[in-house]
Amino acid sequence: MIQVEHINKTFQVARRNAGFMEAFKTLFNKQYEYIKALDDLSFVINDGEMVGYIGPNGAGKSSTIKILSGILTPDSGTCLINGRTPWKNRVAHVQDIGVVFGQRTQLWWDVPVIDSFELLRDIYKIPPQGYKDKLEELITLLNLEKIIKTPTRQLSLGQRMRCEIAASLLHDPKILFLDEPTIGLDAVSKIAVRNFILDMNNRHKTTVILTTHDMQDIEALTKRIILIGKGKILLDGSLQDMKKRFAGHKRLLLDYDGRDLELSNGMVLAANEGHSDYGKDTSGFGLKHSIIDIDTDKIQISEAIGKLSAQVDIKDISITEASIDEVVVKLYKEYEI
Ligand SMILES: Nc1ncnc2c1ncn2[C@@H]1O[C@H](COP(=O)(O)OP(=O)(O)OP(=O)(O)O)[C@@H](O)[C@H]1O
Repeated sequence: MIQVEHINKTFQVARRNAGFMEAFKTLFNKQYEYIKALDDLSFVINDGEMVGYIGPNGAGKSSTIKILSGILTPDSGTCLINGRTPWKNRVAHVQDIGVVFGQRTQLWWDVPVIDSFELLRDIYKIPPQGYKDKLEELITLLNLEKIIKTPTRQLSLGQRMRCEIAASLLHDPKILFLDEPTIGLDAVSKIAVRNFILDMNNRHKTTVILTTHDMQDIEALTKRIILIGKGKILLDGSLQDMKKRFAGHKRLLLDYDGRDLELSNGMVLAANEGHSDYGKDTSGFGLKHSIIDIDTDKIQISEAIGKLSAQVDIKDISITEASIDEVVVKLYKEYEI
């Protein structure tokens, strides 16, 4: 279990203006600014849960993961993971956690992947039989047979990511921190990585904390979301509830001919969201195109279509729901982060 209570972390950063003279001046008169990266952070994550930890750039996600993995000490607050304080019991703690950073590697660049695995086996003091069994399982599930003898630097990004995930799981950790695990991967590799994580959580009840800007990862893997912004937890709840909050909105994509549209209460043009083709003839056949957001708390979708078709001759219409990306954009807007 992960229990985080009232964690605070402020970074002190030296400040200076550009230019040589300014650099010289700071030798005698250092000025600092203070960045509050984490502000009274509290949450609990139960064993076997998969949680999406999301927020915009600079929100405090990496700082949290660093504290949870024991490489950063907070200024105040407590954190207990399986009864241990990560930054105080680092050696014992790392046996319980695996970490995958999509943008960094934990594999040695110039040696075959299997050599990196064997080094990790020695670092984590994995017993020979345990290592053999785990390696076999990971080779099969992640399809590593053909690449395990290749040096890391010769692997494609997708191949490397599968090896990174295997490396983080060799010592059979109870908790896995995944930081952007599918960044830069093609669609096939993304799906393979997601399926593996789901399967691993099912088999071993591994707790997974997923930090990502890829909302398809979140949708595929997690039921619970923790939203962080400016160092504070803004929301902690189910993805389903979050989607429901915005489910009162639907979007109509409309091709029509004839006059300009007059919109009723509950109908808003989505033209201000970058849809510059509103009301224009995009077909070259005299058809106009509009994107209209419908607030279904104010007007039923059938009533909205009825009102529109009374004004113009509708040639094509489709109705879409807010995507997970749109939900997150709305959340960020709502919390002004
Ligand atoms: N070592 C550091 N020294 C100074 N400031 C830092 C340090 N690490 C993080 N910060 C600052 O703390 C804040 C939170 O950063 P953090 O890296 O935790 O955000 P993040 O949510 O992971 O962002 P991203 O999505 O861009 O990775 C930012 O304002 C960042 O500039």
